[in-house]
Amino acid sequence: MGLLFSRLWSLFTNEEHKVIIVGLDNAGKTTILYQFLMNEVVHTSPTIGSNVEEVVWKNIHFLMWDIGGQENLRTSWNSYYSNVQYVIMVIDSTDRERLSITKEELYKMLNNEDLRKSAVLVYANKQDIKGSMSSAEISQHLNLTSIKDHPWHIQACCALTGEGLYQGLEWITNQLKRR
Ligand SMILES: Nc1nc2c(ncn2[C@@H]2O[C@H](COP(=O)(O)OP(=O)(O)OP(=O)(O)O)[C@@H](O)[C@H]2O)c(=O)[nH]1
Ligand SMILES: [Mg+2]
Repeated sequence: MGLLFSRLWSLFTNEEHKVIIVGLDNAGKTTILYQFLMNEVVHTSPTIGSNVEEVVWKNIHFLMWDIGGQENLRTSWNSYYSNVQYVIMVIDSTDRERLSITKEELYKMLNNEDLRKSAVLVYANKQDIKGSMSSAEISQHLNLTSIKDHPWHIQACCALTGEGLYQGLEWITNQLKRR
């Protein structure tokens, strides 16, 4: 199949793109997943294990895995890595104290061979809370510009209103067109 044709094929067929949503506990991952699925804020409790849902947006099918972020669950994130096209890393932008832990987790993931072909979208979530860090501040702390071997993007958002969430998906969609 020619390259152009195969790209069009994957865009216009129901091929599913695997996405994992990771980040520390309380970042807003589950809230984001269900915003995508239902355009609603659902009541959440800490995720033990994972939730998986098929999200269709602009006729593109995503299989989104929302993985629990509590400390004892982070070691099993890697069991979800096979065939992942997109990693969505969600950050609670008010959680200054734990940004260095997020950074450690991020670089650990990026070094994992199973994710070598994945692109990374970082959501700087909870922008509605006064005093939250901006996406530029988070980007600097995480040293995102040093990432050369994965396409990456950071998007400010608020999972409660949905603001910014679809701009992030738009970036993912544009990445798909480039593949
Ligand atoms: N103010 C505010 N609260 C948010 C936002 N997004 C999520 N929350 C709240 O943050 C809390 C945690 O959200 P969850 O979606 O359960 O967090 P999680 O990342 O799935 O957490 P784990 O499952 O433990 O890993 C909930 O009370 C949400 O309502 C946001 O953008 N703004
Ligand atoms: Mg959760």
